Amino acid sequence: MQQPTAVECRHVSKYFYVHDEGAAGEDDSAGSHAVAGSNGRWRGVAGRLATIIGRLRRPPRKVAAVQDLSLSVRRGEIFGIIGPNGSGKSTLVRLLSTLLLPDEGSIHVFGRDVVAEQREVRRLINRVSVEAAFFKKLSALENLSYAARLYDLPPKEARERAIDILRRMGLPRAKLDAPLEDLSRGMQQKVAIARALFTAPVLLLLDEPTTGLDPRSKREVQDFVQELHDQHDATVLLTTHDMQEAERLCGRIAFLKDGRLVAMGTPEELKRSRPGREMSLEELFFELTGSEWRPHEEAEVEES
Ligand SMILES: Nc1ncnc2c1ncn2[C@@H]1O[C@H](COP(=O)(O)OP(=O)(O)OP(=O)(O)O)[C@@H](O)[C@H]1O
Repeated sequence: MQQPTAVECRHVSKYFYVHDEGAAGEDDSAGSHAVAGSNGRWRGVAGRLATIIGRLRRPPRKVAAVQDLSLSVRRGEIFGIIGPNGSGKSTLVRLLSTLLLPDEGSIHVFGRDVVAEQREVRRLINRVSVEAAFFKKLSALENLSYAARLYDLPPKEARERAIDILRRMGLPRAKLDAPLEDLSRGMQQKVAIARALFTAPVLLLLDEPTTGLDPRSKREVQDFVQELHDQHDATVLLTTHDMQEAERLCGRIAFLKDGRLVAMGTPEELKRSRPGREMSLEELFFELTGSEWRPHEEAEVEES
């Protein structure tokens, strides 16, 4: 029987409804500059009230975070998602991890539907987010042991496996019991990713795993992801702003812009995707997403 693909997205769209803050015609200044005395204060309150009522009256804008996106990730791939700020990368990761539900289209993770089979999907994935993942006052060992027990490992075995994993990651013995907040960000990120080892995760979702790390920590985390992938038969989907990282780690890369897929292929295919010339991934990025970095424009949807 044919193995299901790791991730299968078909015509997926996700919309958000946003109320604009302080749009033209509204003036909050009455509140912030209330002159002393009760008259001024009342004018301030009335001004703020008018602003709130104005906001509620205006219909929210519909923003497409992900639009008609179709892609599949094969089992055992390291698959990269690249795109400017606001292009929909995190939304896609949250859709895959069932934190958000698609408004249109379908998503399957190893053949399981993210809407109808959320529990099963959650067992198959591990989303790593260093900020949210930890109790920073507890040590790395305590954090990992705790995580292991969530997966029903007996306490003794949980501790032994946690020590084993942390030592393999190169964490010195003396640091095992140090509060996590005393470790470098790179080390914290590695601990976050290492946590995934307890579940033999079939799909690892890494949202910008190396953002904010110094070059050495970045390289260590990248090596660790590679090792995890090589030794644990994990499929990895990662988002990144770093073209070198994508080229180094990823078998295939998808470029997103305004929630849409604008290019996909191996790094080599992408670099040769323009007839007659070879370009770097960075050059291709600029070509696909506009020649300059700019504050992101939301992909607004016309209501029919
Ligand atoms: N909870 C939300 N409510 C309203 N709009 C949202 C929400 N989450 C995301 N968006 C909007 O959806 C679009 C895609 O956002 P998303 O965070 O997925 O982009 P991203 O590519 O991950 O950006 P970054 O690189 O900055 O992390 C943006 O226009 C964003 O403002």
